[in-house]
Amino acid sequence: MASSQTELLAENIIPTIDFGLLVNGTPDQRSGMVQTLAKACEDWGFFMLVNHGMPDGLSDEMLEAFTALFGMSYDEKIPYMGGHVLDPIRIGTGFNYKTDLEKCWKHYVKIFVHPEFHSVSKPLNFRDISKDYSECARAIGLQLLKAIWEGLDMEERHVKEALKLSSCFQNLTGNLYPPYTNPDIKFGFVPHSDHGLLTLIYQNGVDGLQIKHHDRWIDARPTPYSIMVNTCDQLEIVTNGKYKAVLHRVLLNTEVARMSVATTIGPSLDAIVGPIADLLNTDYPAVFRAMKYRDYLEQQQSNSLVEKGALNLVRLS
Ligand SMILES: O=C(O)CCC(=O)C(=O)O
Ligand SMILES: [Fe+2]
Repeated sequence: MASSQTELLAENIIPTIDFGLLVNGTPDQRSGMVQTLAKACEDWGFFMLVNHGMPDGLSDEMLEAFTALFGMSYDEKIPYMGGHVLDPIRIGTGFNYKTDLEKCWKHYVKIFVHPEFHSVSKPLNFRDISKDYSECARAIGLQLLKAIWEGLDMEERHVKEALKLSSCFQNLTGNLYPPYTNPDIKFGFVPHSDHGLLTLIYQNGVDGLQIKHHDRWIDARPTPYSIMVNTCDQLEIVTNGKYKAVLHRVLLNTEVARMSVATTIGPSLDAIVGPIADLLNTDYPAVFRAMKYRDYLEQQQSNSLVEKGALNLVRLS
């Protein structure tokens, strides 16, 4: 193969992060993985996480519990439909039914699971499974963030205090993309970035997720039981743009339904988030203003989803 072709292929391989080496490796293995993670965040904003410790059985149970929830009758779901974007449990279609019903061909269930844990009461096993799944995913997400601060030479204490991470926000979303063949509907999820710090995605083995890398859309095809992780808007703000929130989208499948479980970890809803002072100096001034995360989340969820448009709320130039 010509070397330029080999380089092109290598350039398109999504980085893999071995979580086991980050948390249980020797000091050398950990610092090597911290550097790999830093590069993955800077070059890609996206990586595949392996050896993460989330039990395979729990991931499957979570997908099954969401399948059962989506399958419930309209009457059972209606109490959770059509409310305010900051309601702790929301069931709906599209991204926001007021703005984006026709743009995103999907059903969703969005539940706030931290700092207060919420759950639907049916299916009966949903509460226990979603509690275990959310706790495990949050522990993984917080360990990744700790390694991210380390890779940026940021004082962990400063970031944890600024973002009030002990009461970090976390939501748990189930996405169901039914098969669809109407040529007018292009996307299950239009190109967008997520509002939080990091999102962890587990899927049912049906492809469709793509990420934008160097102006090209790349298929994200996880190996079984790995977790895909993407950087989000609050991480771009905190790092003053050093790490960019990655644009991603979901294409529809004409034969089978895709399902994903996405959990986003963010600062505390009460944290006023701006670029962290450790990273700023006269050569590198703030490019974002500070904004309360609750207000950012409300705006991002209320408006039409247009790529990384929500970041314009806080962009200074
Ligand atoms: O279904 C997927 O893989 C992506 C889900 C997603 O982007 C989201 O929930 O924000
Ligand atoms: Fe997303």
